Amino acid sequence: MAGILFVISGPSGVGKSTVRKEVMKRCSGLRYSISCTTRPPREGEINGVDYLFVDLSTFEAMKRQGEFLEWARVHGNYYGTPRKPIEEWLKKGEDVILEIDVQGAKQVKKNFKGGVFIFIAPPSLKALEERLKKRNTDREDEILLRMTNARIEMQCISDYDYLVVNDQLEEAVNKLLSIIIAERCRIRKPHFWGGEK
Ligand SMILES: Nc1ncnc2c1ncn2[C@@H]1O[C@H](COP(=O)(O)OP(=O)(O)OP(=O)(O)O)[C@@H](O)[C@H]1O
Ligand SMILES: Nc1nc2c(ncn2[C@@H]2O[C@H](COP(=O)(O)O)[C@@H](O)[C@H]2O)c(=O)[nH]1
Repeated sequence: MAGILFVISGPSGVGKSTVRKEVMKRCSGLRYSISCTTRPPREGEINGVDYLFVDLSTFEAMKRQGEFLEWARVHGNYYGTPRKPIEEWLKKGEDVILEIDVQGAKQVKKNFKGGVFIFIAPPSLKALEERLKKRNTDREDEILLRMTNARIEMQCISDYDYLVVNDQLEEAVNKLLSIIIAERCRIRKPHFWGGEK
């Protein structure tokens, strides 16, 4: 049976990576899709672990060659999901997690049947801003832009299958784990009885 594609979105700084990393420690059979980005690496970020850091011309070439499952301009930089590893993992029956913005999630929803869409929201915009400031990775003007975009992204919640509010981290981790477990138990009709693939 093919793997399940889990798509996680939510405003910058809400804790998507923090929650996802904790879930991956507690749950086997999950692959994380490493995105390509034109954003310069932050201190401590490792190429091939956090992102595949590429320049704009490489990103454009990958786009032209159809190497992305989806891509978008987010907070002034380009981000894209490499298609090939995802197709291979899903074919082998491994589940995959994407952490992408709302524009990318829309593209995946349109072009890929059967994804599970999860929105992670902050308890409040004030808490979100505090997290971005405390993370200390973005300049003040970048935080302002990310907060402006957060308000727009929050309007897309109804496009998603699940909403997880990341207030207490442990609770959010348990909720995401529960969603993954529930989706793994779901009877996925065409494949379940060994019928049509
Ligand atoms: N429940 C929580 N309570 C308080 N702080 C949190 C919580 N979850 C995550 N954080 C903190 O918030 C900051 C942002 O988290 P993280 O980098 O995981 O967000 P993100 O959504 O992946 O951001 P981006 O979209 O920009 O990559 C981090 O400093 C993290 O430690
Ligand atoms: N459409 C896509 N969006 C992506 C992808 N990878 C990350 N993202 C989004 O970018 C923001 C900002 O990330 P940061 O690392 O610069 O803080 C993040 O919130 C994601 O929503 C992707 O492959 N496609």
